[in-house]
Amino acid sequence: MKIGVITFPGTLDDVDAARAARYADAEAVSLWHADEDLHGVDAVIVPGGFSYGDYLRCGAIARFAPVMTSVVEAARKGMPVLGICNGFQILCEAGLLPGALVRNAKLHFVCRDQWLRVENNTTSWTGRYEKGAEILVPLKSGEGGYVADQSTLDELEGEGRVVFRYVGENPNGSRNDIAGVCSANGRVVGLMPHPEHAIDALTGPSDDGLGMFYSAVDALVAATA
Ligand SMILES: NC(=O)CC[C@H](N)C(=O)O
Repeated sequence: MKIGVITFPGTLDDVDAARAARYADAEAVSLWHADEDLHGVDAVIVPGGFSYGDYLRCGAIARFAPVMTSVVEAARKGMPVLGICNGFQILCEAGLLPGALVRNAKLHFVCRDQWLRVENNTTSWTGRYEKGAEILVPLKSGEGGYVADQSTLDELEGEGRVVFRYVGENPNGSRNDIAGVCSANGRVVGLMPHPEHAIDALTGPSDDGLGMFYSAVDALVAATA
């Protein structure tokens, strides 16, 4: 299976996201912000970092990159897409996920290992997890506060589209302790924490994040069966 990993000017975690895809036995395909197509990949990861220097708002410029036209089109046709941190911000700016990410409540950049609860294990990126499982992955962001209007929050909760929830102290003021959400079809997932930095205990706090990448490969294999 081919998983594309996009690099924008300012992206930081593309190499780690590609490594995580390879750990899950996928072929990682580098995509560039200026690409006009997705080079035949089966899924896409929009990784973390500081695309375009976070100018205007995190993700506000990257969402206009040429590659994002293809990502939006592919996502609307059912391609699995994962947005990690800045990638989550970009997917919200591009309209593929509801809500927005705002400055952390205490206006400090938060960088710590963070416990999460898996609330939805039916998405393209969470099938390997038990519902209710708690995983430990790094959180490192300045605009990690998930916000949405009450009707959107009610819709997300009612439809089970909150995929990850912070456990313990809320690190950034996110409404309903939301750490990640998904599209209505469960194919597009965005989260602020970094599963690509938790794929082996040697280089991260755990290997709890690896399941997301295996889940995508499982979903892609199942879709072609
Ligand atoms: N690690 C990241 O991707 C950071 C995302 C964004 N630059 C923020 O600080 O919120």
